[in-house]
Amino acid sequence: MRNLTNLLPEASPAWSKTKKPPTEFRDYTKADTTQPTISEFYRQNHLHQTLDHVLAQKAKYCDHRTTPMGIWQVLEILDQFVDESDPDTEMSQIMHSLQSAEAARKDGQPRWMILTALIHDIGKWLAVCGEPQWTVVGDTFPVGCQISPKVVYYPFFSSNPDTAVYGDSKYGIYAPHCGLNNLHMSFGHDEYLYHVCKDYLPKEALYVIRFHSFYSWHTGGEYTWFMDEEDHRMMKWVKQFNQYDLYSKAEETPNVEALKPYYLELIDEFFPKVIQW
Ligand SMILES: O[C@H]1[C@H](O)[C@@H](O)[C@H](O)[C@@H](O)[C@H]1O
Ligand SMILES: [Fe+2]
Ligand SMILES: [Fe+2]
Repeated sequence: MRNLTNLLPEASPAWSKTKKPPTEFRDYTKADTTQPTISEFYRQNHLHQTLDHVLAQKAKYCDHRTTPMGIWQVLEILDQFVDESDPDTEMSQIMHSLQSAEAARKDGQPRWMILTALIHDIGKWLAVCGEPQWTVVGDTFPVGCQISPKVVYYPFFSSNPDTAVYGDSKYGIYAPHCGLNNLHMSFGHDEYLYHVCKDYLPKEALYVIRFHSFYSWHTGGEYTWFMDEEDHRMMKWVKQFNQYDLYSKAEETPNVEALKPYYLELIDEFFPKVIQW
């Protein structure tokens, strides 16, 4: 007889005492009636994220970074920031960071994964630099090729100028199985933070950071035609991480001062005191 426990949704990790059932997360249909700012966010995101925009943002923020700051310092700045694309949390980003990290820690994950959970969203510092939220947060997708209908708010892409250029081309400017690291993803906190952390973290951590918002791929099962062997090996880490990122949003509010000493030590294990942003 088949072992039924294997069929339980991955979405109920052992650590979660969450009051909210997994099916109630990422409910954009409900958000349309209760949080109309979310569809407005994606209208702008899908309108403006073109290949040209992505290349310009990468040149501006990824190649030359000249603001020295420590990791904890950025977390504290993000105490002021609330992500307007997210239907599941209205907490500030330092709370979301600590909730994700604590979930990974309670699950006995390796230290690199706990650290990744702590920092994965701190590229949202770009919004504090004055960037509009549509190029900082939200789900990501590759530009320069056809968009999968499984990307959230897909109909809004009809207004994107790239749809006329790449809308009929499954591969667009890419070769089949070129590897996700060779795609230009819509620009936001994932791509930016990947560049900030490139020299300090193991490749699994960097991969999680770079693709954690690519839901149509890691959860929707799309864009497999761009995956190479390395992507197949790495995908399991993104899926594990996603449980901590998403479902911890219903957990208790963390006590920042009580948790700070543990996390300062963890940050010191991987990062110098100050890095370039
Ligand atoms: O609204 C959220 C939020 O912006 C997250 O940081 C991002 O990783 C998710 O993909 C997105 O759905
Ligand atoms: Fe994120
Ligand atoms: Fe997150």
